[in-house]
Formats: sequence, structure tokens, C-alpha cells
Amino acid sequence: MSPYLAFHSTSELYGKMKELENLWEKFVLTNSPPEKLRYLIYESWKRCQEYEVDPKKKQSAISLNNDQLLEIMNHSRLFEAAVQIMDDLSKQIRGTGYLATLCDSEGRIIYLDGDQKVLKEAELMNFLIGADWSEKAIGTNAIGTSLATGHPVQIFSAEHYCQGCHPWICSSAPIKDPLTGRILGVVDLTGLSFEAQPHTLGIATMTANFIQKRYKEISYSTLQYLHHYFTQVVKRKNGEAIILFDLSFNIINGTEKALKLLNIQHWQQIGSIPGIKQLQNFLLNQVHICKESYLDQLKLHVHVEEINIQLERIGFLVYLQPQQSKDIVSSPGFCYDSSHQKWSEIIGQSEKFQSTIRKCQLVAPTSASVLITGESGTGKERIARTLHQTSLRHNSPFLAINCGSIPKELMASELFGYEPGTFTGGNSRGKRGKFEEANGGTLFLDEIGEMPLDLQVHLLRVLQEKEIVRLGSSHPIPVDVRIIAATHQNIPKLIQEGKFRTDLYYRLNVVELHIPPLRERDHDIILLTEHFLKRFSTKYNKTILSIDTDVISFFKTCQWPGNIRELENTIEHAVLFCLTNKITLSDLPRSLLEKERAPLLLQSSPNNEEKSMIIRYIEEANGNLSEVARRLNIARTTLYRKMDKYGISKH
Ligand SMILES: Nc1ncnc2c1ncn2[C@@H]1O[C@H](COP(=O)(O)OP(=O)(O)OP(=O)(O)O)[C@@H](O)[C@H]1O
Repeated sequence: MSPYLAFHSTSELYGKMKELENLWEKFVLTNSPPEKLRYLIYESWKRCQEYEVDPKKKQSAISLNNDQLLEIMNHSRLFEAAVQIMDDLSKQIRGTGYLATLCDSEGRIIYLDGDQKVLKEAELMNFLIGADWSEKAIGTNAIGTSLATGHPVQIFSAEHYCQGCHPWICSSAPIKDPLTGRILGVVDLTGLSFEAQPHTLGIATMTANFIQKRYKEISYSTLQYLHHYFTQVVKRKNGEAIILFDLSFNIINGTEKALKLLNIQHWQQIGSIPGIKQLQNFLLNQVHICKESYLDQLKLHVHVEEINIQLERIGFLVYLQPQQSKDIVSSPGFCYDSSHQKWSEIIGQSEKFQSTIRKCQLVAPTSASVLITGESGTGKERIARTLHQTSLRHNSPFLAINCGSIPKELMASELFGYEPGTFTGGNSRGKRGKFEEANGGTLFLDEIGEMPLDLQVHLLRVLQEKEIVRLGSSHPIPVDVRIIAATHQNIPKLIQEGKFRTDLYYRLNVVELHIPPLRERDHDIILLTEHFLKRFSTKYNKTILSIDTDVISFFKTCQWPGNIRELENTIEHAVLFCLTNKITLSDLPRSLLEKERAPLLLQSSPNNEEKSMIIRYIEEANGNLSEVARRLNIARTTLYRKMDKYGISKH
């Protein structure tokens, strides 16, 4: 028996195939140890027997569904490090009759490229993306055997344990985490046996080395960040049972309390806990829709917080609790997602709005500062509240402060508080500011564009240092507050005008969420109308069953400068004044009808009527064309165009 990892000659390939076929048959039929078989192959065959793999098997099984594959492609660091290198490798081997694959640490194919003709043939044995090529799934093969041994290996023809793979030769090299030595996955090159080349294994090994190097570069900085993040959290949540996972579900760190709960002495022992796989599966499959679960094998309730850098997920914090809280149903693996429900209460299906909501859901669990932009009444505060309610801070306060409505002189003391005796007439015991009151929670700074410049400097300091100093004191107080700011103004323009600090803008605008105005959310107008109709019918105890189609058409043409708030008020008014069970145009507030009437009339008027209406308006406004355009609710340029068309002069 020879210990070689690869074939060293391409001569006599057919003879070698025949010889191996005989050895395989003898082993499968009589179980006798085959002479002349490479030792590592014999070891692997024995493992396959233990796993009770069927030697007559023709195909492997697909074990990753599309969602799981997408999850891996979007979030696996191995995939991130490897994809460019694998693309290059695929280009290099084009036309050589080979396929290039990347597999994860369980032998599942997550990248596959190469000759189309060969691909078609390989499909017969399910050599496909998502398929499981571990030894347990499909016997001795380069992917599975290199994972099992931790070495590069070439498997030729009937060295494969399963008959379906006998026409093939495959060469694989493991990719190891340079920091921990753990196997992350495998690079593989597969072709038909009569195309066998010993140097294919060299190419696979070199490719694996490149990927390892790239992986190291990426993971080192991420790891540092994860450790730093963990230390910060543990400082705040002293005494809690917390485990830190990286994106590949490896445990990076954990608290003493977590060790105790899991009943182990060192983190190296974690792999021996049966329930840990259940937790890792939960992280892989559920976590994007559900943050809480009761894991029956661990007998623990877990709460998961994702760790992100600029919306990119890099790890997880898992909080363990020995008993599930009362409001969680105790069936095993039960998963509830109040956050999902909270977001579904926000009405709006238009694509623009939904894309904002998707961004919200990603950013909610993080502590990143958020700047919400959008016209008045579009729902900025509503979104800010939901961001808070669906964050880990939801048990701590959400405080809103409108920077536009507080007198400038009072704003500093409102935000930062003051010591006793600072102001004549102030509270003799001093006062906590909003930052202290919101500690652990979220502070919503509405109309941030109205904040005076001198206060902007203080706010920036608080965001940077994470501590405040009360007025009249020099003693800093640490605060942990997430800031969500909102504005209807154009902040870059304010910066140009010298009214807003650039550095504060960048601090606040880690994530910008823009809420589109109602007039750009055509279908949402109907959804919101129905929603408010239900709400106010219940509130005023009325049985209003429907709304006239004229009203809906009218709503769709309205400009809604006050957005959702204006629509909400309109429906409330209509419900109050409606005397039948159907809302019609006559139930709407007159102010709205008048404001929107002019352009509507213009749209529906025959030319003559439109012409005389414009003349009448010009006369009434004494030739003030800006006033005419405003009253007709059309742009001035449109008015000029129409005057030109009808030959109307200003006089
Ligand atoms: N998507 C939505 N679904 C249901 N109701 C909504 C939605 N968005 C906003 N609202 C409701 O519309 C009203 C206005 O929302 P909100 O106060 O959040 O707007 P805003 O943008 O903060 O306004 P402003 O700029 O004037 O401060 C509130 O009553 C809110 O509950």
C-alpha cells in the first residue's frame, strides 16, 4: 500500500482503472483488505463502511436549499474571500475538461464552474451547487476525504467508494482558518478519469493557499472588531450569559456565566455539548426572521443580536437564559418574532417604501445612528419608534425631542440636564437631561436641522465620548443612548449655508433612511385610507362600510403636502361628517377640496372652459401670475405655456 496523496504518472491509465475496479469489487464483496491500494484510500473505505454508505450509490443528495445558499453567499466570509479567486481559477481551466468547486466545512458545494459539457455529465451524480460531498453522504471522494483527513488529496476512478463516481478523478485541498487551524472548506478540481493529471492537486493546493491568505486579511480586522464589541457589551451587561459567534458560527468568546449555564470549564469543550448544533442551525436558518427561541436540547431560551459593520453582518451575540420567560410558548424550537409583527403594522406596500422598511429591519437591531429624512407627516417618528421597539433596547425608554419647538436657550438644559443652583428659578435639586433619562434606550431628535450650531458641537462630543456633562458641572456622566435623528430639510444644503456641521452630519448619518412622500406611493393611498377608515369608524362608533370610487380617484390626484398625517385627518373628518354608510366627496374637508380643485378642473375642462378660467383668475389676481399659478396649483411655467397656447396676455 502506498501513502501517496496523488498519482505520479499518467501512463497506463486504463490499466490502473481496471486494477482499481478489481480491488474495489473484492473489498465490497469480500471485505478483504486490498493490497496495492493507497493506505489513505483504504482508511477512508473503512470509514465509509462504518457510516454504512451504499457502495452502489450513483448520486449524492442536495442538502442546501436556495435560501440557505443565498445566506452563505451573502454572509459567509469563506465565500467572500474565495469567490474572486475561484472565478480566476475557473477562467484558467476553461477548455481543459475540468470543473472547479468550493465546498464549505461540511462538504456542501457552494461554488461550481467549468466546462458545460463536463458539468452536464457531472450532474448525473448530483455534482451540483448545494449537494453534499462529505464521505458520509457519498463515500470516498476528494472533497469528503480531504475534509476527513485535513490533507490535500487526489482520488482516482474506482478509489471512489461509490460506484457512481468511478468515471471521475477529483483533487481537493482543504482551506484552513489561519488563526485557529480549523478547516473552513475545500477547493476541488474534478474531471473525467482519462483526463487525469497529477499536477491538478498542486493547482487545488495553491488555490486553497491563496484563499487562506485572503481569508486571514479579512478575518483579522473583523475579529478585532468582534472582540472589541463583545468587551463593550459585557461591560454594560455585566453578569449576563452571553456567547459571541463569528459569521461561520464559531464561538469567539463568552462570559463566565455562559460557561456555567452550559456546564463546561473551557470554550474548547463547547463542541461536545449536543445542543450546540441546534443553536448553530438556528443561527443559520432562522435568525434573519426570528431573534428568539427556546432550544429544547440546551433547555435554554436564546436571544440573538446580530453584529453589523455598515449593515454587513459579521457575527452574533447570543444571550442565554435558563428559563423561558412567561410570554414565550414552551414548545420546543418555538420561535416568535414580535419585531416582524411590529414592522407589519406599518402600512405601505409600494416598492420605494418597502425598500426603506427592509433597510429599517436590517439596521434596527444594531446601535448605529440613523438619520430619517422625509417630508412632514410621512411617518418619520413612527419609523423611529418601531426601530426602537424592535431593537434590544426595547425595554429601555424611547424619548422624543423636537429641536424646532424648544426655545434655543432651553435646549442645552433639556438635553444635558443641570446641577442645583445653575439657574435662578431652576429646580433646586438640579435636573436630569434627556440623555440621562434615555440611558440604555433611544433618543429621537426630531427636526435636527433646527439645532443651534453651538449645541451641535456638544451633541457631537456626546456621540463621540458617550458621556455628558450637566450644565453647571464638570463631572462627566457615561451614557449609552442610541440616536435617531429626523429632518424634512436638506442637510447638505444647510451645511453649504453654514447652518449645520459636516462632522455631526456624518456622525448622525451612519445610516440614512428616506421615507418617500405619499404622492409617490400611489397604491399605499388606498391601503392607508382603508386603515384609517377602520380606525376612525371604531373610534366614533360608526358603521361606515365603504368609500366612493370618486374619493379614491380624487385622493390619487391630491398632492398631500402634509402626507400621511393630512390623509389621516381627512379621513377622521370624513368619518365624523358622513351621514350614510359610504364616504363621498361631500364628506371631505372643504379646504382640501378647494386646494386641490383648481388643477383638477384644469385637467377635466374642455379647452374653452380652461381658457376662460385662466382669464378669470388673472383678472381676480390683478395680473399677478405667481398668485394665479399658486391658486390653480400648477407650476408657473405650466401657466405660461397655457397662456401662450390660448393667446392670453397678462393684461
Ligand atoms: N406607514 C404608516 N402606517 C400607518 N400610519 C402611519 C404610517 N406612517 C405614519 N403614520 C401615521 O401618520 C401620522 C404622522 O406620522 P409621524 O408623526 O411619524 O410623521 P413625521 O414624519 O414624524 O411628521 P413630522 O415631520 O411632522 O414630525 C401619525 O399619526 C402616524 O401614526
